[in-house]
Amino acid sequence: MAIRRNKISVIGAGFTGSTTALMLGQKELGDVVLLDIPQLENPTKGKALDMLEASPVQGFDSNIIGTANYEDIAGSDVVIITAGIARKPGMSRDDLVNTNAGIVKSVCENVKTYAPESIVIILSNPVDAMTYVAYNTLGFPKNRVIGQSGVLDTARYQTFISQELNVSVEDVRGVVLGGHGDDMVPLVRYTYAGGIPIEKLISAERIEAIVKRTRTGGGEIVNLLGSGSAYYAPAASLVQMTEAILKDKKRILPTIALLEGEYGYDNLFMGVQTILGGSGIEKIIELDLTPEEKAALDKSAESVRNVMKVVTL
Ligand SMILES: NC(=O)C1=CN([C@@H]2O[C@H](COP(=O)(O)OP(=O)(O)OC[C@H]3O[C@@H](n4cnc5c(N)ncnc54)[C@H](O)[C@@H]3O)[C@@H](O)[C@H]2O)C=CC1
Ligand SMILES: O=C([O-])CC(=O)C(=O)O
Repeated sequence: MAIRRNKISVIGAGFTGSTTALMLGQKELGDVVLLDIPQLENPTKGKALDMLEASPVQGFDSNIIGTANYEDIAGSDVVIITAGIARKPGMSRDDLVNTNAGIVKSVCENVKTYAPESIVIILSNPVDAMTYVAYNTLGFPKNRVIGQSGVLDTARYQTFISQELNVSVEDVRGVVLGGHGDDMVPLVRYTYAGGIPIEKLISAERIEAIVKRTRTGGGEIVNLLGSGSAYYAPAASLVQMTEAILKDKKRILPTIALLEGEYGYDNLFMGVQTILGGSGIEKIIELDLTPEEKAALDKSAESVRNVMKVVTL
C-alpha cells in the first residue's frame, strides 16, 4: 500500500503565511502549497522555492510550492487562511473587518470548491469574526472550521510568566479564553508553573501586570514593528494546531469554535478550551468559572458579537 504524505495549503504568502509554510516544512508535517493572489504569483513561487532550497541543508523532506492557482490546493488535509491585511500602529484588529471579510469570503469560496474535505484554520483578523465568515461561506461542519487565537495568546502569557519566575517555558501552563482582542481572558486560576498555582508564586500586582501585557500582546509587537504585525509566534501557533490535527494528537488547546450553548452563548465564534485531533475540534471543554471570570468572558463575548454584527456575509 502506498503511503501518502499529508498536504497542507497556506493561503496568503505574506509574513505569517510564508513563515508558517517554512515551519510546516521544517517539521515535515506534509507537503506545503503556498498560495497568494495572481499579481504576486512569481514572488510566491520564489518564496516557496527559496524555502525548498533550505531543505537539503536542514534535512527535511517536504515539498513546498508557490502558486496563484487554486487547483493546486486540491486534496489538502488542512488549509490555513492567512490572507488579508494586517493592522498598523493606532489601529485595532476590528478596523480590518470589512476588507478582510471580503478576502476571507473569496478565499473560502475557492477552498469549498477545491478542498471540500479539508480542515480549515483561520488566522486573518479580526479572527473570531473571520472564523464566522469562513464557517458561513464554507458550509463545512463546525468541527472543520477553526480559528487561531488562544494558542498564541496563551504562548504570550506563558512567556511573560516564565520570564517573571525565571523558569523554563516548558513548565508553565495556562489558558487564555475569549475573543482575540484586548478583553481576552487569561485564566489566572488555571495557570501553573511546575504544577504550582501561580498565585502562590507571583504577587497579585505582578499577575495583574502580566494579564494586562498578555491582553495587549499583539499591539505591543505592532508598535515595535512600526508596520505589520507579529508572525513568528502566530506561525508557530498555526503549526502546533496543524500538528495536533494531522497526528490526531487530541491536544487540549484553546481555539475559536462555534459555540452553541456552551457558557450560555449561542451562535458565537470565540476562543474556548478544545480537544484538537484528526477530526478538527473534537470537543469543547467548558471550564468552571467564578462569577468574576464569567463576567470577563461575557464582556469579551459582547465585543466579538459587536464585530460579528457588522460583517456582511
Ligand atoms: N489570529 C491571530 O492570532 C493573528 C492574525 N493575524 C492576521 O493575519 C493576517 C495576515 O497577516 P500577515 O501575514 O502579517 O499580513 P501580510 O500583509 O504580510 O500578508 C497577507 C497576504 O495575504 C495576501 N492576500 C490578500 N488577499 C488575498 C486573496 N484574496 N487571496 C490570497 N491571498 C491574499 C496578500 O497578498 C499578502 O501577501 C492579518 O489579517 C493579521 O491581522 C496575524 C497574526 C496573528
Ligand atoms: O495584533 C495583531 O494585529 C496581530 C495579532 O492578532 C496578534 O499578533 O495577536
